[in-house]
Amino acid sequence: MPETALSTHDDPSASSRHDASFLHLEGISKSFGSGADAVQIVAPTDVRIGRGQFVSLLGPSGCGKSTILSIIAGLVEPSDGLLWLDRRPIDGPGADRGVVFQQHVLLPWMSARENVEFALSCARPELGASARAEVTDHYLDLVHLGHAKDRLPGQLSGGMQQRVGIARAFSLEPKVLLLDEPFGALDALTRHSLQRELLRLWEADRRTVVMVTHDVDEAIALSDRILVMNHGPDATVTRDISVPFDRPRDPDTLPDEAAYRRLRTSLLDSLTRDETTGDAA
Ligand SMILES: Nc1ncnc2c1ncn2[C@@H]1O[C@H](COP(=O)(O)OP(=O)(O)OP(=O)(O)O)[C@@H](O)[C@H]1O
Repeated sequence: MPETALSTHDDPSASSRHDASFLHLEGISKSFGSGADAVQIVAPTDVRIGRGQFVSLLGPSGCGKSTILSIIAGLVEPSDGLLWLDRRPIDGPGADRGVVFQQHVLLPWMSARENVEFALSCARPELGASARAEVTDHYLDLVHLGHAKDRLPGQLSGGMQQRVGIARAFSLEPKVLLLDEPFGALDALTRHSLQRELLRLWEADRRTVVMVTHDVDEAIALSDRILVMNHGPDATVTRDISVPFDRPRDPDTLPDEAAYRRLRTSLLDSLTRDETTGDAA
């Protein structure tokens, strides 16, 4: 029964139960195409994500990770199932969900500062001009772009543009941050440093995050939980793994731990086993 039917007044444990189902995908599935050509990409999937959890969605290419993220973002309509956020049904995009895509999506005619301020004026219209400027400065400083606030996107490197995208998403203070391979288009060094920045930002405010990634090390370093999907079509979440490392975490020393190596091997095994036994997508 969805949490909307629970009354906190009647049941003192309802609020903690609700927190464990802050984001609830209830039997979500997605098919593309119609009639005889319809293909069920995502089979009915039930996932509950707790408030403040950092959850990664890991799986083989084409299994439907981005489709699930887009459904949560409200950009793609599920074929079946219900989606709940903070006890309310979701059926379209909203300011309560912030998305960071692999390709930085900045307005090219606006500076870094203006990009963040513009998004703030749309998503948090209650902020006045000076509060908006303050929030913008705060988040651009946090991602080490204090010196580049007035540059246009074309004057920023790919990593800097992605930093603006991350600052913009955090500044909107959404209930859930949705990250679709946010570092996928970056070189290894930039990716490494941005993962650490994201971890630092997240540890400061513990926002609920769902991140799609192909990268097992990235998933372990950042997440509380890793949801592993199998090969599509008809893919779903086949493993739900708690990452056993305390917070705050130092991703640079984690690989020294035996538990890290065991988890890494187990995840890679799942992904490769599925690759050899699954249907081609
Ligand atoms: N609008 C669409 N119309 C038809 N098929 C689609 C559409 N969007 C996605 N698909 C198909 O759904 C499947 C899953 O795509 P999706 O992008 O969700 O996978 P993914 O796991 O995120 O892949 P990758 O890891 O390669 O980014 C793919 O076979 C894709 O071609």
